Amino acid sequence: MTSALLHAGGIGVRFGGVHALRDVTISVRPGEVCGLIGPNGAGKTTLFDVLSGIRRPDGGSVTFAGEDITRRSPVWRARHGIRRTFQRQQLFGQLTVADNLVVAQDWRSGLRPGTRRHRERADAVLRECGLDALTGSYAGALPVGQARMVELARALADPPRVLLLDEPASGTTAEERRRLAVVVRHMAEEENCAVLLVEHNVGFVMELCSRVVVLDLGRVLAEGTAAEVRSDPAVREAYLGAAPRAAECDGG
Ligand SMILES: Nc1ncnc2c1ncn2[C@@H]1O[C@H](COP(=O)(O)OP(=O)(O)OP(=O)(O)O)[C@@H](O)[C@H]1O
Repeated sequence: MTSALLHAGGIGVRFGGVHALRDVTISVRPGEVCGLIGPNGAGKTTLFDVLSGIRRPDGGSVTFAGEDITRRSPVWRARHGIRRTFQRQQLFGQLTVADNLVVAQDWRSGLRPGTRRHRERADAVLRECGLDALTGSYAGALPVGQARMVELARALADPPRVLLLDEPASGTTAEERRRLAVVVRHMAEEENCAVLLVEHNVGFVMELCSRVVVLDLGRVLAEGTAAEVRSDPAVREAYLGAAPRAAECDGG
């Protein structure tokens, strides 16, 4: 089996007395789409913040291709191919869709802005994502589903090695989800990208992901294939069909 490209071991994050993450270990390998699910407040976004370098963990470490990157900045990680989308989308609303992709490449490469290569690559990625009709539209004017696809396209604008997708299917239509699944699968299977995907649409996760990790109250509750996770009684009780709960608090 291929070894992990991105690995987080023993991660702990506290917000005052709230343990958002407690001794969480998770890995993602090149070529796989791994799902990360769990109730509201389980710690999924906090874990993404740790993996993308936005938040330094209180305990544990993150390695990328065998190198300890726990103290590396988000900029370093993005430039080395660790890309992320956000639950609350973060497009440059006053730029066109194409320019969103060009700017991302300019910034990550450090080359002269707007090079022809970056424009051509932007056009190709937008075509691949089924967004060619939106090239000249202003990103801020797009409906949620299209904006999510553009955010994904921007993460792909120069080839990623790891994709961290935070609720990419939220607010999308069935057709957009179908396209999203095709693009994500292509990135994993053809481009050998390691994909970790947070999503509340469990049907989408179960269909797309070869492996699923379940977080609950800041801990890994279960891990396995979609079928294994779906039939796990603890997962059923904590998440599948259960009401949201608050994260564990030590009263401190
Ligand atoms: N900046 C913060 N300050 C204080 N508490 C926080 C902060 N960010 C997250 N938390 C708390 O940490 C816990 C984990 O939150 P997180 O957003 O990571 O969960 P999540 O699984 O992503 O939830 P959701 O599915 O609703 O997005 C929650 O109890 C949350 O209230």
